[in-house]
Amino acid sequence: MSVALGTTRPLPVRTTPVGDPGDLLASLPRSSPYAWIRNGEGIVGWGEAARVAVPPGSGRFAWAREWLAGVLGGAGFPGADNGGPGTGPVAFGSFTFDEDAPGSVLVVPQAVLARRDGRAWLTTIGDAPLGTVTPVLDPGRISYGDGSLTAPEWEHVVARAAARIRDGELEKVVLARDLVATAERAIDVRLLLSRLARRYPECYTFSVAGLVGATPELLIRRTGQEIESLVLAGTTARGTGPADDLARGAALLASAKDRHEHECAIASVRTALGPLCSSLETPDEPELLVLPNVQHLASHVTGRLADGASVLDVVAAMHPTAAVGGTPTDLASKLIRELEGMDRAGYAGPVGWIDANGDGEWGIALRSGLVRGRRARLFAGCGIMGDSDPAAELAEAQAKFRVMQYALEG
Ligand SMILES: C=C(O[C@H]1C=CC=C(C(=O)O)[C@@H]1O)C(=O)O
Repeated sequence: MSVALGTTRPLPVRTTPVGDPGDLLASLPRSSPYAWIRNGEGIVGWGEAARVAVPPGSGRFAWAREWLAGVLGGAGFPGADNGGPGTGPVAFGSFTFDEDAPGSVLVVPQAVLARRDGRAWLTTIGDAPLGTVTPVLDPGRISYGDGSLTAPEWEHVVARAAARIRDGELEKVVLARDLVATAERAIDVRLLLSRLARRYPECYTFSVAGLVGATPELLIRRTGQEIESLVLAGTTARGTGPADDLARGAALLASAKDRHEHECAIASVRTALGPLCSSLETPDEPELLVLPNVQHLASHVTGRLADGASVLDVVAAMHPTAAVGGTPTDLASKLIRELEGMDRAGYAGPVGWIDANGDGEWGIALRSGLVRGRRARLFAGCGIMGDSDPAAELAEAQAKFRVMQYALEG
């Protein structure tokens, strides 16, 4: 197999089975590490055989599809036989939350190391030597400053949004804020990845072009015709001990506000996936997902695609779900632009990977930060309903920030 990569001569692609590579993250060189890891399995990549900035606009996913079809073999996605999801050439991607914002990117790494179900493989593109792995560096002391809004300003914005919802303008909106972390020395993304993967094994630890995080929310996994999604919305804190934990979990399951917030998210996923699927299963009741920092209402959605839509086509149909946008989508997006006062960049956008067969896994980039040198912009948001309490939403956002603060500080 070969990839076009815009060169006159296609580059050879080789996928070879390898023995157990151990910790996948330990193979990453310092510069441009790509990762998508959960419970020790997944794929990591390094080097850049091809990279493209996806132009902003409503056609960005279609544009990305065309680019990928040209680069990953040109035959289009359906039917390309490459030995299972994630074998052959793979592209990692991150799309901005706002379709009109610049910053969406697709990268085909020069090398990809992967493990699934106890099977491991290495894919290389071209004949350039693989990078050497240098020791992981500590960034030193971390200090934090407000991003676009201070905490009281953000609480005020939450109160205004809740009032607009009570006035009947919309049903739900997700509002986020940012914090700016500054380290003494340049931040080594690999250190963040290894801390995140260790502490949040159930989440998807990811790294794409400086966007790093551990998201619990699987937007979509496509394996042939089969798709699955983990929809999250509705949050409570962890308890002070097992009994308090159980009580808080039970209260979350019984909370009308959180159930409504969750139902909005499920409804948006059903609306997006329905037309693409020959069958679609959504549970009647959410369950609890208990993470080290928070507990969520969670619904595992499964389905079967009716035709040959690639995972990116499905992403295009789903983004933004009401777990990160709101209901109705267009009014919520407008209110986010009006009230948040910041560019979300890749936060709450789709992040993940796709192979030449159109299979892949994409998450919603939550519990994440954008790392540039010594600085990282951290993001956290909350679903706002008419009866939201600003102080409680601020506390929830702070609990969500803890994921990346832990990654930075250990
Ligand atoms: C928007 C975020 O979380 C979403 C996902 C799970 C629970 C959420 C909530 O309860 O508000 C949010 O919808 C975030 O982590 O920044």
